[in-house]
Amino acid sequence: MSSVDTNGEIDYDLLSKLSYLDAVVSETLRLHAPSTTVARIASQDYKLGDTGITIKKGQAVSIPIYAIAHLEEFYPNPESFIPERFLPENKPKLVPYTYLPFGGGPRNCVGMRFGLMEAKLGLAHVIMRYRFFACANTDIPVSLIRNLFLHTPKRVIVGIHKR
Ligand code: HEM
Repeated sequence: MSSVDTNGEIDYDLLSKLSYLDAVVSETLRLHAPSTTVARIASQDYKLGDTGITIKKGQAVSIPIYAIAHLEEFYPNPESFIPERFLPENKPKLVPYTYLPFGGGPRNCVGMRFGLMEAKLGLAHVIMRYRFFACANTDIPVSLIRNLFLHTPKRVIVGIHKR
Protein backbone atom coordinates (compact mmCIF):
# COMPACT_ATOMS: atom_id res chain seq x y z
CA MET A 1 0.00 0.00 0.00
CA SER A 2 2.65 2.53 1.05
CA SER A 3 4.35 2.39 -2.37
CA VAL A 4 1.21 3.52 -4.19
CA ASP A 5 -0.58 5.54 -1.51
CA THR A 6 -1.24 9.18 -2.41
CA ASN A 7 -2.07 11.25 0.69
CA GLY A 8 -4.59 8.68 1.88
CA GLU A 9 -6.70 9.14 -1.26
CA ILE A 10 -7.69 5.93 -3.02
CA ASP A 11 -9.45 6.41 -6.33
CA TYR A 12 -10.69 3.76 -8.78
CA ASP A 13 -7.44 3.72 -10.80
CA LEU A 14 -5.29 3.26 -7.73
CA LEU A 15 -7.59 0.54 -6.41
CA SER A 16 -7.32 -1.34 -9.72
CA LYS A 17 -3.52 -1.45 -9.36
CA LEU A 18 -3.57 -3.15 -5.94
CA SER A 19 -3.21 -6.70 -7.22
CA TYR A 20 -2.37 -8.28 -3.85
CA LEU A 21 -5.45 -6.70 -2.25
CA ASP A 22 -7.50 -8.08 -5.13
CA ALA A 23 -5.91 -11.52 -4.61
CA VAL A 24 -6.69 -11.47 -0.87
CA VAL A 25 -10.36 -10.63 -1.50
CA SER A 26 -10.59 -13.27 -4.26
CA GLU A 27 -9.02 -15.99 -2.09
CA THR A 28 -11.33 -15.06 0.80
CA LEU A 29 -14.33 -15.48 -1.50
CA ARG A 30 -12.97 -18.82 -2.75
CA LEU A 31 -12.54 -20.19 0.78
CA HIS A 32 -15.73 -18.65 2.17
CA ALA A 33 -18.09 -17.93 -0.72
CA PRO A 34 -21.22 -16.51 0.96
CA SER A 35 -23.49 -18.34 -1.53
CA THR A 36 -22.67 -22.03 -1.34
CA THR A 37 -24.71 -22.98 -4.43
CA VAL A 38 -26.45 -21.45 -7.44
CA ALA A 39 -29.27 -23.06 -9.38
CA ARG A 40 -30.46 -23.22 -12.96
CA ILE A 41 -33.43 -24.83 -14.72
CA ALA A 42 -32.67 -26.54 -18.03
CA SER A 43 -34.43 -24.79 -20.92
CA GLN A 44 -33.92 -27.87 -23.14
CA ASP A 45 -32.70 -31.47 -22.88
CA TYR A 46 -28.91 -31.42 -22.49
CA LYS A 47 -26.51 -34.37 -22.84
CA LEU A 48 -23.59 -34.09 -20.42
CA GLY A 49 -20.67 -35.13 -22.66
CA ASP A 50 -20.06 -38.90 -22.57
CA THR A 51 -21.27 -39.35 -18.98
CA GLY A 52 -24.50 -41.03 -20.10
CA ILE A 53 -26.42 -38.36 -18.19
CA THR A 54 -29.06 -36.23 -19.90
CA ILE A 55 -30.53 -33.30 -18.02
CA LYS A 56 -34.16 -33.06 -19.00
CA LYS A 57 -35.86 -29.83 -19.99
CA GLY A 58 -37.38 -28.22 -16.87
CA GLN A 59 -35.07 -30.10 -14.48
CA ALA A 60 -33.43 -28.05 -11.71
CA VAL A 61 -29.65 -28.21 -11.45
CA SER A 62 -27.73 -27.14 -8.38
CA ILE A 63 -24.14 -25.98 -8.89
CA PRO A 64 -22.06 -26.46 -5.73
CA ILE A 65 -19.95 -23.27 -5.61
CA TYR A 66 -18.39 -24.12 -2.26
CA ALA A 67 -17.53 -27.75 -3.03
CA ILE A 68 -15.97 -26.97 -6.44
CA ALA A 69 -13.77 -24.26 -4.92
CA HIS A 70 -12.51 -26.73 -2.29
CA LEU A 71 -11.40 -29.48 -4.70
CA GLU A 72 -7.70 -30.33 -4.60
CA GLU A 73 -7.62 -30.92 -8.37
CA PHE A 74 -8.51 -27.26 -9.02
CA TYR A 75 -7.04 -25.57 -5.93
CA PRO A 76 -4.04 -27.45 -4.52
CA ASN A 77 -4.05 -27.36 -0.71
CA PRO A 78 -7.66 -26.13 -0.88
CA GLU A 79 -8.21 -25.40 2.82
CA SER A 80 -5.19 -23.06 2.97
CA PHE A 81 -5.44 -19.32 2.43
CA ILE A 82 -3.12 -18.70 -0.54
CA PRO A 83 -3.89 -15.32 -2.18
CA GLU A 84 -1.03 -15.87 -4.67
CA ARG A 85 -3.39 -18.16 -6.63
CA PHE A 86 -5.14 -14.98 -7.80
CA LEU A 87 -2.13 -12.80 -8.68
CA PRO A 88 -2.16 -11.66 -12.31
CA GLU A 89 0.61 -14.11 -13.29
CA ASN A 90 -1.30 -17.10 -11.81
CA LYS A 91 -4.92 -16.24 -12.67
CA PRO A 92 -4.71 -17.62 -16.24
CA LYS A 93 -3.85 -21.05 -14.75
CA LEU A 94 -7.24 -21.28 -12.97
CA VAL A 95 -9.71 -23.70 -14.53
CA PRO A 96 -12.72 -21.81 -15.96
CA TYR A 97 -15.99 -22.09 -14.00
CA THR A 98 -14.29 -23.43 -10.85
CA TYR A 99 -14.36 -19.98 -9.19
CA LEU A 100 -18.02 -19.02 -8.81
CA PRO A 101 -18.60 -16.81 -5.72
CA PHE A 102 -20.60 -14.49 -8.01
CA GLY A 103 -22.16 -17.28 -10.05
CA GLY A 104 -21.43 -17.51 -13.76
CA GLY A 105 -22.72 -16.89 -17.27
CA PRO A 106 -25.16 -14.23 -18.44
CA ARG A 107 -27.12 -14.26 -15.14
CA ASN A 108 -24.16 -13.90 -12.81
CA CYS A 109 -24.14 -11.31 -10.01
CA VAL A 110 -25.02 -7.91 -11.40
CA GLY A 111 -23.42 -6.24 -8.35
CA MET A 112 -20.06 -8.04 -8.65
CA ARG A 113 -17.92 -5.09 -9.69
CA PHE A 114 -19.59 -2.75 -7.23
CA GLY A 115 -19.35 -5.31 -4.40
CA LEU A 116 -15.67 -6.00 -5.08
CA MET A 117 -14.80 -2.31 -5.32
CA GLU A 118 -16.64 -1.56 -2.08
CA ALA A 119 -14.93 -4.43 -0.22
CA LYS A 120 -11.46 -3.50 -1.51
CA LEU A 121 -11.92 0.22 -0.83
CA GLY A 122 -13.08 -0.42 2.73
CA LEU A 123 -10.30 -2.91 3.39
CA ALA A 124 -7.61 -0.65 1.91
CA HIS A 125 -8.62 2.29 4.12
CA VAL A 126 -8.76 0.13 7.24
CA ILE A 127 -5.42 -1.65 6.74
CA MET A 128 -3.69 1.67 6.04
CA ARG A 129 -4.61 2.74 9.58
CA TYR A 130 -4.79 -0.50 11.59
CA ARG A 131 -2.92 -3.77 11.85
CA PHE A 132 -4.98 -6.90 12.52
CA PHE A 133 -3.61 -9.99 14.24
CA ALA A 134 -4.80 -13.32 15.61
CA CYS A 135 -5.33 -13.27 19.39
CA ALA A 136 -6.25 -15.82 22.07
CA ASN A 137 -9.97 -15.77 21.17
CA THR A 138 -9.52 -15.85 17.39
CA ASP A 139 -11.19 -18.93 15.89
CA ILE A 140 -8.67 -20.73 13.67
CA PRO A 141 -10.15 -21.97 11.43
CA VAL A 142 -13.15 -19.67 11.48
CA SER A 143 -16.29 -21.43 12.69
CA LEU A 144 -19.20 -21.20 10.24
CA ILE A 145 -22.96 -21.19 10.70
CA ARG A 146 -24.04 -23.83 8.21
CA ASN A 147 -27.11 -22.48 6.45
CA LEU A 148 -28.46 -24.04 3.28
CA PHE A 149 -27.45 -21.15 1.01
CA LEU A 150 -25.47 -18.54 2.91
CA HIS A 151 -22.26 -19.08 4.86
CA THR A 152 -21.58 -16.69 7.72
CA PRO A 153 -19.04 -16.92 10.52
CA LYS A 154 -20.29 -17.59 14.07
CA ARG A 155 -17.99 -14.83 15.28
CA VAL A 156 -14.85 -13.00 14.18
CA ILE A 157 -12.54 -11.94 16.99
CA VAL A 158 -9.18 -10.38 16.12
CA GLY A 159 -6.69 -8.02 17.76
CA ILE A 160 -6.33 -4.51 16.34
CA HIS A 161 -3.38 -2.10 16.65
CA LYS A 162 -3.40 1.48 15.39
CA ARG A 163 -0.48 1.94 12.95
C1 HEM B 1 -19.40 -10.09 -2.16
C2 HEM B 1 -20.60 -9.66 -2.57
C3 HEM B 1 -21.56 -10.47 -3.39
C4 HEM B 1 -21.59 -11.82 -3.64
C5 HEM B 1 -20.63 -12.90 -3.14
C6 HEM B 1 -22.72 -12.05 -4.52
C7 HEM B 1 -23.08 -13.30 -5.02
C8 HEM B 1 -24.10 -13.49 -5.94
C9 HEM B 1 -24.43 -14.78 -6.54
C10 HEM B 1 -23.72 -16.11 -6.28
C11 HEM B 1 -25.47 -14.59 -7.37
C12 HEM B 1 -26.16 -15.66 -8.26
C13 HEM B 1 -25.52 -15.60 -9.64
C14 HEM B 1 -25.87 -16.77 -10.54
O1 HEM B 1 -26.97 -17.33 -10.42
O2 HEM B 1 -25.03 -17.14 -11.41
C15 HEM B 1 -25.83 -13.19 -7.32
C16 HEM B 1 -26.84 -12.60 -8.03
C17 HEM B 1 -27.22 -11.29 -7.91
N1 HEM B 1 -26.58 -10.32 -7.17
FE1 HEM B 1 -24.93 -10.57 -6.01
N2 HEM B 1 -23.35 -10.86 -4.77
C18 HEM B 1 -22.67 -9.87 -4.11
C19 HEM B 1 -22.94 -8.53 -4.11
C20 HEM B 1 -24.01 -7.95 -4.75
C21 HEM B 1 -24.30 -6.53 -4.74
C22 HEM B 1 -23.45 -5.47 -4.04
C23 HEM B 1 -25.44 -6.37 -5.47
C24 HEM B 1 -26.20 -5.12 -5.81
C25 HEM B 1 -25.71 -3.91 -5.68
C26 HEM B 1 -25.85 -7.68 -5.95
C27 HEM B 1 -26.95 -7.93 -6.72
C28 HEM B 1 -27.27 -9.14 -7.30
C29 HEM B 1 -28.42 -9.37 -8.19
C30 HEM B 1 -29.46 -8.32 -8.60
C31 HEM B 1 -28.37 -10.71 -8.58
C32 HEM B 1 -29.34 -11.44 -9.53
C33 HEM B 1 -28.77 -11.37 -10.93
C34 HEM B 1 -29.67 -12.07 -11.97
O3 HEM B 1 -30.38 -13.01 -11.62
O4 HEM B 1 -29.61 -11.67 -13.15
N3 HEM B 1 -24.95 -8.60 -5.49
N4 HEM B 1 -24.98 -12.54 -6.44
